[in-house]
Amino acid sequence: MLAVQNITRTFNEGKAGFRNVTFSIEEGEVIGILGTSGCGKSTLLRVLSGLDEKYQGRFSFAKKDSEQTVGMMFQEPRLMPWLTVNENICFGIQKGQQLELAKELLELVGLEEFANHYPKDLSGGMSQRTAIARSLITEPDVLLLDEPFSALDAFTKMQLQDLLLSIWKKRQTTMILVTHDIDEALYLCDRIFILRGQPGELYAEIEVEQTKPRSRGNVVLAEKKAEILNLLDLNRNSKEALL
Ligand SMILES: Nc1ncnc2c1ncn2[C@@H]1O[C@H](COP(=O)(O)OP(=O)(O)OP(=O)(O)O)[C@@H](O)[C@H]1O
Repeated sequence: MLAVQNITRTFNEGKAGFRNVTFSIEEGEVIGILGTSGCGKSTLLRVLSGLDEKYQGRFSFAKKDSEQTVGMMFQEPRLMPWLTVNENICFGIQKGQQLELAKELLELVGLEEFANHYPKDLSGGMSQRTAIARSLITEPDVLLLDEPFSALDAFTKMQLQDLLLSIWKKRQTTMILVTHDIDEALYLCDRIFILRGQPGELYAEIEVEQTKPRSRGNVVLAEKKAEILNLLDLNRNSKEALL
């Protein structure tokens, strides 16, 4: 559903961003993008979202651009404080439109009782639930998630990962998830792209074939985690690293 061909986005005379990235993804896939800080993960999502048009190369969706809808979610919920939860979710769509969907999404994210509350009344997790519902109100063909849970405590994070999984099960939404959290990527993703360098390049691709839901930290995932740590040069388990 998305083909990315040799795209490059660099700043400051080529010092950073990402370069020569090529991949394609199928409808319904959940793709993880992992890489150390500054390798261009967020820049890549911005390009794919259409927010940044100063790139070289090409990418195309299977649907025509005019028909394509892309949802985006960030690390912070970016809610409007003067709007209720329901109004935040419906912001950007016409009044009266998709009221049924808004109700369904409120239920999906478990916030029916908070529909008329304001963001100041919400916990961090509830705010991100609202942001998830808002990102789905346009029924996007692809949902781009930029470290959506990294500001949350460990337990809330796991609950929201499960929520994302249940959304994927119900709607088969194609997702691209940028994360620093290897366990999160292994728990949620079908394939994980590893970016390395500055500007970042696509260095490796890890396939996670286990059916979802997976049990966190199972042996297969633990082995894949070690492989990813090695690919990122972060595995300090070797003798040399201990010297
Ligand atoms: N608008 C911009 N102008 C100049 N440089 C930029 C711009 N946006 C990003 N960069 C640079 O591009 C590089 C990649 O940034 P980006 O935020 O995409 O990395 P990242 O992998 O998402 O990092 P992190 O994991 O820390 O969020 C960084 O060195 C950053 O300073």
